[in-house]
Amino acid sequence: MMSSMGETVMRMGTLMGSIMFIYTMIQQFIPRQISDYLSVYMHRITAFLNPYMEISFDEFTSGGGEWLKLSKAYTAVEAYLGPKSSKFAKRLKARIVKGNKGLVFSMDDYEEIVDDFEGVKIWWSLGITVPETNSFSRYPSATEERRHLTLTFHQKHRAIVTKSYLNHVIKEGKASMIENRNIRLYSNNANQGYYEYKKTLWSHVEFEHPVTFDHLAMDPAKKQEIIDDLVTFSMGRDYYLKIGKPWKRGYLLYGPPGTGKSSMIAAMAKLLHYDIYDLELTAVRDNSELKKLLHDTSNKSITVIEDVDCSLDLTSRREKKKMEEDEKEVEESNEDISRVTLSGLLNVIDGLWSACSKERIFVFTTNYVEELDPALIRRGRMDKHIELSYCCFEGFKLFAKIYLDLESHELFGTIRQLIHEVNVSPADVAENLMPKTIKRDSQVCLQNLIKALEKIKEDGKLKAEEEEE
Ligand SMILES: Nc1ncnc2c1ncn2[C@@H]1O[C@H](COP(=O)(O)OP(=O)(O)OP(=O)(O)O)[C@@H](O)[C@H]1O
Ligand SMILES: [Mg+2]
Repeated sequence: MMSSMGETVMRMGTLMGSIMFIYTMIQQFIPRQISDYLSVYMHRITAFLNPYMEISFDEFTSGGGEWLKLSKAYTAVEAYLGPKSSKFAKRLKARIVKGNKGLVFSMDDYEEIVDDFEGVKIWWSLGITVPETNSFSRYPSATEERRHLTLTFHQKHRAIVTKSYLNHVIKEGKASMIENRNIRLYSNNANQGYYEYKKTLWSHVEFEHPVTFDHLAMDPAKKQEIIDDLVTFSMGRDYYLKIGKPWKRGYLLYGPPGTGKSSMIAAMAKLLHYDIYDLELTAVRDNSELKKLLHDTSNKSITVIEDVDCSLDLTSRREKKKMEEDEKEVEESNEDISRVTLSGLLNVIDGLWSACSKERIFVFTTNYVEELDPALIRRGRMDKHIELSYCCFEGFKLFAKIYLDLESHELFGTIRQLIHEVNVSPADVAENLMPKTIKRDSQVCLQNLIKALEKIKEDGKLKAEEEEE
């Protein structure tokens, strides 16, 4: 308490400082009832003479009845002060918080740090209130000690602190909380069977996929274009507001199996630090459940529908009449089958869900782009269409560098020639280049790839001959 009081004394000038100092000294020697009584008058005097104001954030707010819940504002302020505390505070607390990447630092009890905002000096201190009753409780309740963060500033800065500074603190704090916690992967089909009774719309796990854009083998210019597109989107809040469009963007990733569609989604999430919602449409009962699921996703997230052509009957292959017949049949024969319709999906993507959510990315993947209904993939819904294709020589060079630490080799020429002649997926190239022994012999790995490429070439020839016959 003394250190915080000492700082206050310094700020308040000599007269007030002396009064406070004397009061603090004598407070220790007088009975509690008298001290409490005097405190009331001391507060009145200091309020009159003190040009400084205080705003405090309590760690817990009322959660109904005796129970308390952690205050969101306090948590955001704590996150904002974290980096400043680790830089300037002399006494720090370090702890591991579930879902966070590393240790989380905060200032220790009764510690104080100074912040600067547009030339205005602001003091933050961490205090504790200890209620007098001592009844036993397992959870944070009204009877346990509670922390509060207090900011002190000169009253002439009242407007700037209450209007701009605090907004800045909360915004930065929330952003730092998101940045520091691990990305989550949500799924909607993990709550079936035994756990039915516990049903929640989404269940999540920590997302720990190691892939980034640096690992993706594709045309470098195309890769950069996608990265720029994503970053521009994530920084486009004001722009979307200006043009009057919901802040969302749809990406359609299409191409043969093993060309990196799922890997790219992981790389996107890591680049932007967004959570992923892996929406399994076949596990969604009907349009209204779909609506609930999408309403339950958070901002700054990527909602993914993989293999959208297989998920549902969303293709254009079928004529309208046949579709109607089939729907009727489905209704009659099987009540359990998913009855999400194309229009149901489009309605949620375009409708209210878009209007009340921010910074959302939608990704559809497919192996058969030509079979999708044009309504589903038109611009405005799927704004950017990205084709992921067979491995090119540039892609192979990236794999050789990552997997074998090779920038060049005498066998590269042969591989360049073969890779131009055959259609081989990056997944196949990667698998063939992976060392199969602990010794990691690069020569053997390259030869394995050459053998595999020659086999694909040979098989292609045979198939062509058979077709001719
Ligand atoms: N372009 C790529 N760059 C780097 N690695 C790739 C690429 N494409 C595929 N891979 C490798 O192949 C594996 C499978 O790739 P991925 O699951 O991303 O393919 P996909 O296009 O989603 O396939 P599918 O259409 O079958 O779902 C990945 O684990 C990755 O190691
Ligand atoms: Mg995939």
